Amino acid sequence: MLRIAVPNKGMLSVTADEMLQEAGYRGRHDSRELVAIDPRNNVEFFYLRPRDIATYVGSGVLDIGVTGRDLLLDAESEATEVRALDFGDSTFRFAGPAGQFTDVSQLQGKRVATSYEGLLRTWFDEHGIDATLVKLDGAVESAIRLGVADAVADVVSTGGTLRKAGLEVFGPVILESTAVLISTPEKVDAAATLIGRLEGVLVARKYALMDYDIPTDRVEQAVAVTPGFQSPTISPLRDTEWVAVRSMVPVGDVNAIMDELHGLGARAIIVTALQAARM
Ligand SMILES: Nc1ncnc2c1ncn2[C@@H]1O[C@H](COP(=O)(O)OP(=O)(O)OP(=O)(O)O)[C@@H](O)[C@H]1O
Ligand SMILES: O=P(O)(O)OC[C@H]1O[C@H](OP(=O)(O)OP(=O)(O)O)[C@H](O)[C@@H]1O
Ligand SMILES: [Mg+2]
Repeated sequence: MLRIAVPNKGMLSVTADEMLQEAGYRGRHDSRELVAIDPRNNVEFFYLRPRDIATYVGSGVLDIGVTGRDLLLDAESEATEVRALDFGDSTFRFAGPAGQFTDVSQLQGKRVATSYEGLLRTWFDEHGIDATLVKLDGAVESAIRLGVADAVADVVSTGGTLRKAGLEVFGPVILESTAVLISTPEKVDAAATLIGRLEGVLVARKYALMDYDIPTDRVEQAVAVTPGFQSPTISPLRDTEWVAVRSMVPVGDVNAIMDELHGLGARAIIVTALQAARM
């Protein structure tokens, strides 16, 4: 039975569970459920703190899991990234009181608060900066006001939390993070079905199916706009001066593509959402 680690709470938990359900797995019915068996798919789900998932997967007791790239690197585990999952995007940044720091070299000898001690220690070592790390569990933005640190290194998404705390980012982006599927080389092959299904979910979330009719003499121009994955389907119509085209298009570009196709003479353009996909 495949053993899968899923975040039990936090920013990644809802979307991770939704994606697994879209991939045909049972998911959990109650947020207090910590273990769930899905006998139909022969898998067992363990709902764990996102921060602990790399430890479990890296040790080999669980086969595959969903966590954040930042948490994976912070854990310094044997697990590695299988693929990004297109949600839970954030950056990991330095921040300090507005106007105080302009460059990371100014952190030499200073106290920097973070919940990502492993990740930050490695970064400081690689960049030759000797700073004191102050390890906190969360709400790191308050550490400066409360006097336990001079600067912070934390997850930034909209920047709203930093702004409200009177802080601003400085220095380079330490890490671009996103939700990732992680495993170990020994376990990844056993998870091939799960990985393939989740890849299908990503495609179904990102693409839509577009159908349209186009005059035969303009079909080449039209398929250049909708090249699809492999190659668009072109079907004959009863009126031989027209053909029907079917192709996958990125969801975010649907309206711009319809404008362009209409300009080329396409008609009866329709877009259908994908329920599921397997590439
Ligand atoms: N505001 C955010 N926007 C996007 N991703 C975020 C945000 N906050 C955290 N994350 C990402 O979500 C993952 C888990 O963080 P999360 O905040 O859920 O865990 P935590 O800080 O350990 O727990 P909690 O905040 O519930 O105490 C990390 O990979 C992190 O980068
Ligand atoms: O840039 P923003 O959109 O404001 O998001 C960033 C904030 O979100 C996370 O906080 P979370 O709610 O997870 O609390 P925590 O700090 O206690 O982990 C993160 O630690 C930042 O504080
Ligand atoms: Mg958090």
